[in-house]
Amino acid sequence: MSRLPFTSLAYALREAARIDAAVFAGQSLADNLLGRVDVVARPAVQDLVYGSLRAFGRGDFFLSRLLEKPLAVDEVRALLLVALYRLETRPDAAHTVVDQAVSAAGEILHGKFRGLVNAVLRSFLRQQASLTADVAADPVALAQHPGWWLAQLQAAWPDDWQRIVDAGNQAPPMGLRVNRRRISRDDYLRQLTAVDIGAHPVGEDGLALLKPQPVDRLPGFFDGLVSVQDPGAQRAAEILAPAAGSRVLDACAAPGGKTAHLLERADLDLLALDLKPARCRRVEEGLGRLHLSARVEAADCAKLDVWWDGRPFDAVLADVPCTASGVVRRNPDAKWLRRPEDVASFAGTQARILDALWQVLRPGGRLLYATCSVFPEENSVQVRNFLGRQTAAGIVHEEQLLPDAERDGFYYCLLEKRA
Ligand SMILES: C[S@@+](CC[C@H](N)C(=O)[O-])C[C@H]1O[C@@H](n2cnc3c(N)ncnc32)[C@H](O)[C@@H]1O
Repeated sequence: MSRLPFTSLAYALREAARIDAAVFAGQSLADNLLGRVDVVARPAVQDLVYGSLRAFGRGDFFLSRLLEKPLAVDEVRALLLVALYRLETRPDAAHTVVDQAVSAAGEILHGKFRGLVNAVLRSFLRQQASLTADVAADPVALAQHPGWWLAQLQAAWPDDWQRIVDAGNQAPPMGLRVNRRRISRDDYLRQLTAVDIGAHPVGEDGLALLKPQPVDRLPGFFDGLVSVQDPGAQRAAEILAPAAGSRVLDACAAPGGKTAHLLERADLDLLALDLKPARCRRVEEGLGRLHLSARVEAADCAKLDVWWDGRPFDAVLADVPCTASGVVRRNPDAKWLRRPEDVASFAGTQARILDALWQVLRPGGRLLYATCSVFPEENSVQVRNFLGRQTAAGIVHEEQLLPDAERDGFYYCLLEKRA
């Protein structure tokens, strides 16, 4: 239990270091690592964690220059990374940051590393100008992405990779999806304007907020007028667009953003599957808030003998698990946790899912294959390989969104099964 006041920067630095260290040990931010942090400090800790992980390539470079030998204690190393991030983003408060980081170090291993934390951070401040200049010569520090990841981006997107990297290093924008069953987008925009929240329309149901907001500031959020969803993710329902009355499978549904969007746009007989029961509950909660209904089941969608009753579907959404290389700004831990061999491993899983789901689609039906990746092996290459295996499949529509100021990176391919 921390003895630091919850409102202090020292507490925030200490907690952020604990979370970063858990990430370096292999845990994902998606495992609710922020949940243990006192609610008062959560926004500050979140900023430190996400910011320091986005900038990890840079912080790691600084530490390699500032430490005489590698630091064996992960939490102290994480504390230094978090403090370096804060020093770079709040140069006006440098001395406070150092003092508070030393206090935070007092909570780790009986304060054994207080002196080291103090010395390293002060040394950084003395050498900041030259160290910062040296970043230009180190590709990983400069791009803040692992070397193998950069190489994949450069090979796939020779003209756009820098733009993708830059987008990945920004804090993400916040997008909304207006529940068209409850209110028109224009009317909702007026409600936002009335509470001084700036936004503009994107896509068919989306709004891009000028500044991220806590959901309790969004008019009617808890009554289901609106949901938080990136406009890039909203393309799924726009592209698949099943007709009212269709029998639809959302095969990898949790947390349920695309399920809900499909149901807001048409009355459907929809089955939502997800591998993980806990994640299925999130789908149900989301549908409950929006007053929508679907059958939700926990199952491996590729194991047809477990969940399929043999009745074919008119439309299938296969929003498959992927590297999430199109959304690194939202999951900055992922780029450091992934290994190069993960791309082929995801591609293998995706192919298995795609082959299985193709069997549940009726002749003439449409399947939308989707990822939030920008790696071709998971996207265009995956689909070309699939077309080689399934001669009755044809592409109706294909698009690759690269992450930009308004939308995350997504890949969509709408496939039709020839009758
Ligand atoms: C990209 S996310 C889906 C996001 C979701 N469609 C949305 O818009 O909110 C992928 C999901 O697939 C699930 N998943 C992974 N493998 C699966 C499988 N074999 N069968 C069903 N779900 C699976 C994961 O648990 C995860 O929730």
